[in-house]
Amino acid sequence: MWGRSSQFEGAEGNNISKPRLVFERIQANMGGGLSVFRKKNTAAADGSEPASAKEEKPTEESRQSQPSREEEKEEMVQSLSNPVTPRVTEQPIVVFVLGGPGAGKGTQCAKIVEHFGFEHLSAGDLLRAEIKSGSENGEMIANMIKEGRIVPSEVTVDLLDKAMTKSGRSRFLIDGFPRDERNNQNWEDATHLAFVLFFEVPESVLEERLLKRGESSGRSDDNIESIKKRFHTYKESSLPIIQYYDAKGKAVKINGDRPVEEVWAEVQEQFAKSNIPPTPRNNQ
Ligand SMILES: Nc1ncnc2c1ncn2[C@@H]1O[C@H](COP(=O)(O)OP(=O)(O)OP(=O)(O)O)[C@@H](O)[C@H]1O
Ligand SMILES: Nc1ccn([C@@H]2O[C@H](COP(=O)(O)O)[C@@H](O)[C@H]2O)c(=O)n1
Repeated sequence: MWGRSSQFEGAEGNNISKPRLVFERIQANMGGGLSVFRKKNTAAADGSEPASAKEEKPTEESRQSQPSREEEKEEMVQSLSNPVTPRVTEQPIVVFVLGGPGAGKGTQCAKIVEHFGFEHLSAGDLLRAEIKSGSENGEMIANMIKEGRIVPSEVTVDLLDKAMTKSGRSRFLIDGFPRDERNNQNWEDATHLAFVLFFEVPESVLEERLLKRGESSGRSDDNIESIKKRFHTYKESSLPIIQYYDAKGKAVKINGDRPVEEVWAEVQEQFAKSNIPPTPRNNQ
């Protein structure tokens, strides 16, 4: 599907099902948070299977406690006229940033933040911060990262969700997510996905970059054993997601095997084409 021959060919015939786009809460001011992720039917933190459909069936009691349409409208009007609650009248804009480990996602995101006023949220950084925070999931996350495996989606989406809410911003660069089908299924249609930036870099170049970075990064996964495992996970689980967005016409493929400034020039072109107005960070 991708024109340029790469060592990262997706698994043959890998059929990514369309994520179910459930619209639970769109507006931050309607439910106390910018909850853009679908939290139902996600794996438990121990990686076990999703809760059964039974849990989602409405009971008579739950039906009665649901607000009526009129009540919902009233709540909406109230929340929009409340000057204390931040007004969110449009869907947040999201750009996913994907590519193999070491493809330059973080490097380019830093530049995009400066020029286009996006909030950069790296799923990997959030997970590493969670380990440092001493969270009960810390040990499990640390093991998954070292093994190059994908952390249960529920954990990652919760961290992203909280970070988006906390930022109070309306345009997000989401780096390293969605990384597999489960991540993708958790994505709700409460944001406007502008496009998916995909940095394509041959595996040999990635390996060299990561080993070099490993000399100073202190990352538990910047060593040859973990790198090989990360490449495997990328090919098995992440590439099919990129192919899914490509089929939807949302993926923008960028040759990341060039000097940083050359890659950046093409990234800028893409943002210019996308009609997202360039807003400096402090004007958001
Ligand atoms: N275009 C480039 N040419 C050469 N080196 C680069 C380029 N872009 C980034 N690098 C270097 O490669 C390494 C990986 O870059 P970066 O951290 O941005 O990648 P990443 O995709 O965010 O990685 P990861 O997925 O592992 O978090 C860094 O040491 C960075 O300085
Ligand atoms: N959606 C994600 C993103 C990352 N991980 C785990 O973190 C590791 C490091 O990610 P980087 O993007 O910083 O390279 C990655 O190898 C995964 O173990 C994840 O589980 N889910």
